[in-house]
Formats: sequence, structure tokens, C-alpha cells
Amino acid sequence: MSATSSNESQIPVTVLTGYLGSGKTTLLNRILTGNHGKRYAVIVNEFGEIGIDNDLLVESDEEIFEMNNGCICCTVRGDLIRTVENLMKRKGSFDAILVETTGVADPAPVAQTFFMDEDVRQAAKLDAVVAVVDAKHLPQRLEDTEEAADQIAFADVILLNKTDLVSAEELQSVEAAIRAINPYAVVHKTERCSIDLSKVLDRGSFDLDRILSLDPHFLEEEEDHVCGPDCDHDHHHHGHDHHHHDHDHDHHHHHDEDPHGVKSIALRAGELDPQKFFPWIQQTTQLQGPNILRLKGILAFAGDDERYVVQGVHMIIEGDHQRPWKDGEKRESRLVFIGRNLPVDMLEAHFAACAA
Ligand SMILES: Nc1nc2c(ncn2[C@@H]2O[C@H](COP(=O)(O)OP(=O)(O)OP(=O)(O)O)[C@@H](O)[C@H]2O)c(=O)[nH]1
Repeated sequence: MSATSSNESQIPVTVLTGYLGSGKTTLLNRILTGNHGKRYAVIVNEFGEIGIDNDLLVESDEEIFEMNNGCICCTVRGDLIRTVENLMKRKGSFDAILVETTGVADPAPVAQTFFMDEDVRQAAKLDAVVAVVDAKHLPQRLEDTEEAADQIAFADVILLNKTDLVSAEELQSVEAAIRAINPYAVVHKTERCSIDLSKVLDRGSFDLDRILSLDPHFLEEEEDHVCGPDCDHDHHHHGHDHHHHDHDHDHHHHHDEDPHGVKSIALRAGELDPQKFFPWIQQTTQLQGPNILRLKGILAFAGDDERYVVQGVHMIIEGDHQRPWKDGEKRESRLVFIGRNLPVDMLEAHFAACAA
């Protein structure tokens, strides 16, 4: 991991994901016509041969760049990098970039591009992954695809959209399913993606930080989803309430794991020794990379005046000093993994062993 220094001139990038028909174009149109005083360059990836989405977008001053080479996963490393590089030649004509991924795309390669390519990293910074979810159809999508769960696992912000199409009970159940996959994302319920855009754009990249500052016990409560017999948690948060009417197989025996195999682990420690932490995290992401959908952390290194932030997607991880520790702020390290088949005990033990 190479530590890039934070750079004011890095353009924030919002990656928009969501399954086919969930409402991404609807959200994009709101962003393009919204009164937020920002100019967005939009990168739209088309699935198939003709650019239909582009025609559905309303006219706006913002510029739309289309990548027409089929699935974004396959071409992302070349095309997206080239598109962003071309955009950068016209730096100054826009304030932020939006990337809309195709409905079935795995969001990982898109997010990875903003960690991996050195030139892109210099110029642009992943601000947030925003997922639009169809409240009506999510339960089915979770049954028949892995991508639907992955998109949720990746997201920093989730719009639980099409609330008008479901009952209050169904909505609660869908929200619980989302929480079970990703307890850390901020979830907003919307109809036609109607939302205050400041909740979606320019998040300042790290919603984990925001969540922790709002509720310092958030991680403790959600830790590992294990509810013991004496559990008095608000199960509403956990996604373990048993409203899966649509599901014909039995999910609720697996309290330590979401039915789709996606699980989150929150680790906590005091000050860390960077000499121990960096080799370990490198090795872990190499070994567990395919299973790690998302990784985020705020770390306190012994003798370091600044908070260190890491985030990653599969094998690719990026770290950066964020800001000085404040007076009276507890110098604590927190690391969250969201992924499949993660070796919880090993990760816990090895993270603890990184203590200074
Ligand atoms: N009832 C209802 N319909 C919605 C809502 N949001 C979007 N739609 C409709 O759902 C359809 C799909 O919305 P889009 O915004 O095109 O979805 P998308 O995610 O861009 O779709 P793809 O480009 O196919 O991936 C459109 O007909 C929208 O008008 C909502 O909250 N409620």
C-alpha cells in the first residue's frame, strides 16, 4: 500500500450502482437537474450496443461521457481509466464525476480503478459508492443473483427506492435484509429517488467516520451479528427479524451470517504498530482478497499525530492520513471487513497482534 497524500485538487467521484431498473437513471436525472451549484461530468456505461440510457437522461449543462463497450467489468481497467484521463485534460470545467455502472455489473472493478491506477489516483478520489435498491424486487434479486448482495455490500449510501410499491411491513423486511448484508451503509428510503442530494453527493468519502461520530457504539452493537440467547438488541437494525415471507427456505438459523453469505466483521484495537499492521494487511488482502468486498478502517498508529484511514476493494487497498487527532479524542483503531467466508477468528487475532 502506498500512502498518497490527501490532495485538495482530487476530484470527488461518486459511483452509482444498483440492479437493472432500480432507479439509477431517475437519481442521475435528479442530480443533473438539481440545484446544488456543482458541475458533474457523468460517465455512463452502456449494456448492449445502443446507448439507450443516454437518451433517457434529461438535457442539462453537465457533460455525459458514454462508454459503449459492453460490460464495465471487462473493460474498466482500460476504458474507465482512459475516460477519466480524457476528462482530466479539461479539469476546471467540472467539480465532480459520477460513474453510473450497468445494472448487472459488479461494482468492484469500478471502485478499484480509483485505487489502482496511479494517474487516476492523483486526479480523482472515490467519494462514495451509492446503491439504488428496488424495494419491491430486492428479495427476488437476492435469491437469484450474487450481484444484488454485492452491490449492497459495497455501498456507503443506499437509496431504498420504490417505497410506494411495497407495504410498510415489506419495507421493514427489505431494510432488514439490507442491514444484514451491510450494517454500515446509510440507508435512505425514497420514492423516485427523491432525496436531499447532499445526502448522496460529496460525502467526503468516508461514511464510516460519520457513522462512528454519530454513534460511537455502532460497531459494538453490530459486531459480527451474533445474537446470544440473552440478546436485547433492537433487531430492527440487525436484519434478523423473521419477515422473509417471500423466501421458501429457512434462513434464520444462521445468526452469524447473512443468508447470502455476506458478512461484516468489526475489529477494534488501541494504538497499532505500523511495522506490524502494514505487512499484515498486505498479506491479508492478498490471501483473502477475492472474499473481501469492502474494507474500511480508521487507525491510530503509535507516535503518529494523525488519524490514518484505509479503504479497500478486494485485493486493492489504499491508505492516507486524514487529519490530526483532536484533543480528548480516543486514539482507537477500528477496522471493518465486509465479505464472504471471512475467517473471523484469525482476523481478530491477527489484528489484535498489531497492537503497539
Ligand atoms: N413506482 C415507482 N417507480 C419508480 C421509482 N423510481 C423509479 N421508478 C421507475 O422505474 C423504472 C426504472 O427506473 P430507472 O431510473 O430507469 O432505473 P435504472 O436503474 O436506471 O434502470 P437501468 O438503466 O435499466 O439499470 C422507470 O420506469 C422509473 O420511472 C419509484 O420510486 N417508484
